[in-house]
Amino acid sequence: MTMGNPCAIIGVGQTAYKTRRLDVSMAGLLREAAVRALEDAELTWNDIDAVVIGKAPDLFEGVMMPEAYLADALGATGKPIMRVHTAGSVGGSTANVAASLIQSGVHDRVLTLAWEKQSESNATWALTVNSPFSTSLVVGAGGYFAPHIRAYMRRSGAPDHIGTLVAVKDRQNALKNPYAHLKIPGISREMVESTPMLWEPIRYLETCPSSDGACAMVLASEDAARKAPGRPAWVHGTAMRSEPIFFAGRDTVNPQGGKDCAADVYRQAGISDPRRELDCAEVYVPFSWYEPMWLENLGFCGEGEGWKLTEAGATALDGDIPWNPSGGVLSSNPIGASGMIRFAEAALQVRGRAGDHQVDGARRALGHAYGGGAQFFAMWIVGSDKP
Ligand SMILES: CC(=O)SCCNC(=O)CCNC(=O)[C@H](O)C(C)(C)COP(=O)(O)OP(=O)(O)OC[C@H]1O[C@@H](n2cnc3c(N)ncnc32)[C@H](O)[C@@H]1OP(=O)(O)O
Repeated sequence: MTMGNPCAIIGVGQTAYKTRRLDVSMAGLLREAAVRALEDAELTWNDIDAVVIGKAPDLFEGVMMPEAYLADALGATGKPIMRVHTAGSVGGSTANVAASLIQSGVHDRVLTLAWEKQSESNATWALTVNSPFSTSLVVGAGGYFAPHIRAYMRRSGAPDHIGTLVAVKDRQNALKNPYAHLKIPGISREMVESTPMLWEPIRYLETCPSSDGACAMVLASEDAARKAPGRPAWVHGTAMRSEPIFFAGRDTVNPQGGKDCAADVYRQAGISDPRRELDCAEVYVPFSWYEPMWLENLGFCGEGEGWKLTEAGATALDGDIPWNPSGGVLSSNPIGASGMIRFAEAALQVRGRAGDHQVDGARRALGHAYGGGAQFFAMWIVGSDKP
């Protein structure tokens, strides 16, 4: 894939992430994020050429095809609106599709938005029952991913406490993020280790919560970015890959789709050593053990070495390659929005707008999302300089 015209992120809007946003309807939740993104860009609905939205499967909320009635709430009446769908990675894929509308020269300003209002229903239940003609995921996403984590531990020889370290680090970061769902003062290894085992080896405090929330961005052409009030983030590369959930020889611990996606986005951004050349990363880690697993899949280290980076503190806010300074998916997981939050947080970092969880001097950052049975991948690299 080639990059096309330059694309900038000129506005970011997030809602607070919470267990239940009973104060707003689904439309109200979306509008909150969209209006904040427009305010950040000092624009109104009239300035937007098209809207690209995404959310995870409708069964997660029990609301079918919500896009059919949301055009009004999103200021999209009379404008093109499209929905993207790639399971949990959808927030990332949605941003990439929106970026492609700028890069191709079709539009100048695109509003992109992703959300989940899990309190409308119960996504863990939705991922537990057998749909007709499909294999059961056992008990929620945790039930599906736990055996892959066990396989990783066996293959890499990682000691048991690595997952605990990630859980503590990400929740400590979340204390610095005003939007984060889980705020656990005094979070410690002892606290994590004392919580019940949900899906062995995943403990209660090693899993993400179920959140309501939405995230929006305004993407702009070079011309439109020049007129924007603040410092933009520039897209240096976008990539997506998919693979079937089952095939002979599939490596569920270190999926080929993720490796290929990373290689593609690094090539576009001219990156050969991500640990050295990136300043921080927002990576989709819903269960703590996915940090060392994705460190390897994304080429930040060799196979079997990811847990050593985590253990050495390399991914901490003051480490050499901070991962999830915002607190990540472990601290807030409105599933459909979570990929876009990663992408938006990467953009905030290189705009110098990440507040208390800002990584000093961040100039290049990775946003990452995965979904389905670790079979859909979406990534972007953003930077403070125009590529
Ligand atoms: C690609 C992907 O995204 S894969 C991941 C998909 N998502 C998941 O698998 C979700 C996993 N999490 C869950 O299923 C649930 O949150 C569980 C099982 C951990 C907890 O279930 P419940 O106790 O029913 O949680 P419920 O949502 O009702 O929240 C109850 C309280 O516990 C808190 N809570 C929920 N999960 C967690 C957690 N993992 N750690 C700490 N606190 C939590 C909530 O914030 C809430 O507190 P509040 O009332 O002060 O807001």
